Amino acid sequence: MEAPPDNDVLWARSLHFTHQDGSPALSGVSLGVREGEILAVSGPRGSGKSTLLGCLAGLVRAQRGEVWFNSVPVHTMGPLGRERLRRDRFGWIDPAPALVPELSVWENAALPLMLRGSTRRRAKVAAQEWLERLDVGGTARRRPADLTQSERQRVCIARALAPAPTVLFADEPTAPLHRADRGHVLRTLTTAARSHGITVVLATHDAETAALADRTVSLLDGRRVRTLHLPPAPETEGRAACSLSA
Ligand SMILES: Nc1ncnc2c1ncn2[C@@H]1O[C@H](COP(=O)(O)OP(=O)(O)OP(=O)(O)O)[C@@H](O)[C@H]1O
Repeated sequence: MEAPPDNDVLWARSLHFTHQDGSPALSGVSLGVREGEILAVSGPRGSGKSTLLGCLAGLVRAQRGEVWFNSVPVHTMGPLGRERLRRDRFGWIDPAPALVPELSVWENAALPLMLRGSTRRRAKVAAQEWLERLDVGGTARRRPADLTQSERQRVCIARALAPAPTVLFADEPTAPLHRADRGHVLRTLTTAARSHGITVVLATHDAETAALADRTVSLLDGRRVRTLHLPPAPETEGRAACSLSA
């Protein structure tokens, strides 16, 4: 087994992933992520970005290929080992905000810290700081149901950053935000990552978002490509859209 380069915090070799229904998602993807780097994984919808992040984060296991985190093989770990790795070293932001409805906003944001062993008091202070950085400090005592979708996503971003994970996986993190808010929230995320030495793997289909990263890896149909050249949408699609909006 070939060992990964020393300065790569994450390293994947020849990942192949097929969904249970037989849909191919990754066909031989290899990549390295350097420590402290912000890496964008770009590509159109369905190109395999979420699946790749899931494999790198140990959420799902590729049928073939290797994933290494800090020179430790993730692909040979059992479910408990991968769970511990995600809890202690990784952060995750989904494209849609998922919060515990019965907990207040600050309790939601403090949860990963408490799971890592922080006291409730320390976790509350850290959570509040991050909520303020994301402009939702004033919502700390409210329940997620009382927030807008955009505020809920900011809480999810604060929750992911608060424990200063070694690697933060962000899957279309600004998808639920209003366009005007996206740039500000993304800059807060990338600035926080840089100042805390957090490595970020950011899935996006948006060129403006990818431009904030240090480097971009492009996917198309589950494969890495150098440049994305998308074929024009078939004419029938345009006609269908026109007739729908008529
Ligand atoms: N749970 C699933 N079961 C079956 N096929 C799936 C499943 N999830 C994704 N796929 C398929 O796997 C391929 C890769 O999907 P994936 O979600 O990784 O791409 P993506 O680039 O993240 O797209 P999106 O931006 O729409 O999330 C697509 O063809 C998709 O339809």
